[in-house]
Amino acid sequence: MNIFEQAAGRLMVALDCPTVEQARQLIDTLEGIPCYMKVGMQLYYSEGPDFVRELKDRGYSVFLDLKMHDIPNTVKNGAFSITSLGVDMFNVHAAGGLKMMKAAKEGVLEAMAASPALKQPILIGVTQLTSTDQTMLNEELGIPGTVEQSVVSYALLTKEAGLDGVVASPLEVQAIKSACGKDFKTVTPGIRPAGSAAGDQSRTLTPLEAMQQGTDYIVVGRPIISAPSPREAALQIIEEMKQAW
Ligand SMILES: O=C(O)c1cc(=O)[nH]c(=O)n1[C@@H]1O[C@H](COP(=O)(O)O)[C@@H](O)[C@H]1O
Repeated sequence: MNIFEQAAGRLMVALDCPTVEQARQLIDTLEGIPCYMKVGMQLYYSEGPDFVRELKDRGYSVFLDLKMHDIPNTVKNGAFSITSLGVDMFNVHAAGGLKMMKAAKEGVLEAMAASPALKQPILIGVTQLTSTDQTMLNEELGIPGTVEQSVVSYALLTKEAGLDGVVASPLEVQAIKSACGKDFKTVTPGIRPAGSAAGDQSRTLTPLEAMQQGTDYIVVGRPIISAPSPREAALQIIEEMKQAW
């Protein structure tokens, strides 16, 4: 695998589109770029599992970002269904607690036992959303301490539950890796190439900075999908990522 392919494989494009037609158009413009595709609530709630199957048929690695957060039994059954779909990665909220995250893992393992041909998906816990800042954490959510402390404590809980890694901002990658080990995966949204609008993201770094922090995957939505040329924007981000090699 050359460096372009290695970098592209660590770029997750958030297909945050209202319709399957728009998502297909976006994917067509990215043809030949071997990136991960992230399907989130907007597309999944309107198009359902068929669109995920379509992406798998087209050969993409798929991150299904539905951020489950419910009672353990419900999350276990949800994880069974998601795993049976054949996705490569999915997530649950670490705030659901240890029992809930362990239940998610059980759902994965039961789905694997029922369909041994499946590849086991990477299971990730969401720590503090990248839109959350220090004031919001302390004053709205009532969680004391720094954002980094809260993220690391959720990361340790996620590891204890047997999950594979966490979603966090790239600013916390080093602290997560030193607490949980370098093989514990970090998936980092909150990526903003220089000069692009932060929008609702609070904890951001550029693609190069995020890679230099040692993150495993970067998640990018609007800086690609709202660009005049999404293909050019994605290629530019991959070029930037390559500088970290
Ligand atoms: O789980 C996620 O993917 C996620 C977690 C998080 O803390 N922050 C976050 O932005 N995301 C997702 O990452 C994507 C970021 O999109 P942009 O802000 O447009 O680049 C969106 O699809 C979010 O739903």
